Amino acid sequence: MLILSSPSGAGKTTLTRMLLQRPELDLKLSISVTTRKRRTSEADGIHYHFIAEDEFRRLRESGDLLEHAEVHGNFYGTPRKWVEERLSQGRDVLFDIDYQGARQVREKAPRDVVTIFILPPSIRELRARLERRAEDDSETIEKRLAAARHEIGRWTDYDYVLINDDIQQTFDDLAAIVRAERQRRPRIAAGMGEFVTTLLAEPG
Ligand SMILES: Nc1nc2c(ncn2[C@@H]2O[C@H](COP(=O)(O)OP(=O)(O)O)[C@@H](O)[C@H]2O)c(=O)[nH]1
Ligand SMILES: Nc1ncnc2c1ncn2[C@@H]1O[C@H](COP(=O)(O)OP(=O)(O)O)[C@@H](O)[C@H]1O
Repeated sequence: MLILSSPSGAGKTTLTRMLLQRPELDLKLSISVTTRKRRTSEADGIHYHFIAEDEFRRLRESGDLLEHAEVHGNFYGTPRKWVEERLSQGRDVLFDIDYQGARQVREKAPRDVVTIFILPPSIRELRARLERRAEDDSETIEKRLAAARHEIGRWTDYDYVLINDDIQQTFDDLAAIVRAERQRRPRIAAGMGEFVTTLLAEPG
């Protein structure tokens, strides 16, 4: 499980999209449920499953969510079943969730999680990105900027921290992390053990 978090506007949706566009990375995104209003650029079932609050409560209470949190006054959660099915096929899953969700997933599966925090190069640039994205009204932007200061403080919870100044550089670093994490010995021990046995059985 690869978790990407950042304050709103730092670039995690853009980076997520770039990761998903690389077939060799073979990542699939966990699509969250949310009670937030859909943005004009968003499609139901692709960016989120947009649901009503009573439906969210039902999912939460029936244990159908792997993790959930309230962020900026809206509810978000990760449908458990889809993630478990994909993991049981030995595949990796990408999550765009906040620090509260990252903590819950880490507590449930500490050895199976890699967490990455994306920082903006400055608060000024963060504001500029939120304004350029032009998806939120000014009150929402102010709310997100106020929350950003608190969210940024959680950077020490994460395995990796990237400053998203140049998008291509950040993406290259992110892809390098994915590749390196996949070569960690505990993750490849089974297949590699077999390879090493064959290697050592070779003559000369
Ligand atoms: N815990 C948790 N956080 C989520 C989930 N889905 C999205 N988020 C986080 O909620 C915050 C707001 O997301 P969103 O409304 O899409 O706004 P954006 O970050 O400005 O694109 C971000 O920090 C997301 O990472 C989820 O399923 N669980
Ligand atoms: N490195 C970058 N340089 C300039 N603009 C960026 C960069 N990364 C993202 N953006 C832009 O900033 C805005 C917010 O990015 P987005 O990916 O939606 O952030 P988040 O998902 O973290 O809220 C978008 O308009 C995006 O195109």
